[in-house]
Amino acid sequence: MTDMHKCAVVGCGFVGASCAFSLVESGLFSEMVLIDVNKEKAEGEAMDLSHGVPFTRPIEVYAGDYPDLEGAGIIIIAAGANQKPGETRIDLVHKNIKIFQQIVPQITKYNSEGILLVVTNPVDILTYATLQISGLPRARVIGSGTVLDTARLKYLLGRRLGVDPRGVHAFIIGEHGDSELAVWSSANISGVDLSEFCSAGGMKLTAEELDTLYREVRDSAYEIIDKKGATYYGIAMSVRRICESIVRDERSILPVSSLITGHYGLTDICMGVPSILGREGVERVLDIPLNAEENARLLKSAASLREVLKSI
Ligand SMILES: NC(=O)C1=CN([C@@H]2O[C@H](COP(=O)(O)OP(=O)(O)OC[C@H]3O[C@@H](n4cnc5c(N)ncnc54)[C@H](O)[C@@H]3O)[C@@H](O)[C@H]2O)C=CC1
Ligand SMILES: CC(=O)C(=O)O
Repeated sequence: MTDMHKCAVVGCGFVGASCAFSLVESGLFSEMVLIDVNKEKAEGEAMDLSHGVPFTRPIEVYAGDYPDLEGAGIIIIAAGANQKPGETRIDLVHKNIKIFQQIVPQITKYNSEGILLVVTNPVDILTYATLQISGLPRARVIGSGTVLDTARLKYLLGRRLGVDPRGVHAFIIGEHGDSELAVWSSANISGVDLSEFCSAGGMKLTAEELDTLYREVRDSAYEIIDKKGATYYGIAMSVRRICESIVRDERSILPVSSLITGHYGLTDICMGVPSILGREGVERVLDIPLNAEENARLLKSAASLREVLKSI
């Protein structure tokens, strides 16, 4: 039996610790286990986070080991190497797959009922690997996918159009990485088609401008890593949003990564596409309308991931 009020974070570096912080702040959980190969790091993070508990809701945060995963409803995996300036996410694959080969069996030894939320990069490849290594049902092996990239798009588009990004409905789909794409064909502002919204407001967004926005989203991580060494707040808030939809059974539609078979002409690949996310994990992968160019780019993104999978 798992308890949706208990979560765990495996890997407490910049990303894991920031996720833990945003989850403590969320009030979604009453128990949180932190695990890291560097036990002292996990202990330090647990102490630091615990000191903020009087300002949020009661939660027991502690550093633990794999047996402590028993009963956790969600286990977030953020262990492994991050990109150094100039590195792609795919460049991390060999280092991080080795780490996953060690940690995933340890996780499932003590917890085979919970939902695994993979954050480590390359996230789509590692979600697929986690599914294979764990043998868990596909609904319960989820990657953060393009949730962060979609948030970046909503933020930039909202700022450009002068509207609250929550009213911007547009997705980045595919690989969380260099081959991702923006689905402009169905982009809308609270139901108003993007181009109609612009012309009604006397604005013009040219194809070149849309492409610049897309590139800004796609290359955000590189820019942040060049400037401050790592990205962590945006993903931490994305993880909080994903957990919220699961724990509260909100059935929100988020572009998480999970096994896709029989959608968009794809088979047996994990990548980010809009999916209904609830208490059981990924409850349904949605087929959003794509134009021919978008569909071709999605297939190309899948093909590039498949090449990486072949190499491991
Ligand atoms: N999916 C997404 O949108 C995002 C993913 N990331 C990815 O998250 C991952 C973590 O990044 P950072 O936290 O910045 O790296 P980091 O180097 O700060 O932290 C990694 C942590 O993993 C731990 N670790 C390493 N091997 C381990 C093992 N076998 N068992 C348990 N813990 C282990 C390390 O001790 C360290 O504390 C990277 O792969 C990064 O690319 C980062 C941002 C966004
Ligand atoms: C590092 C990374 O994957 C991101 O910030 O998108």
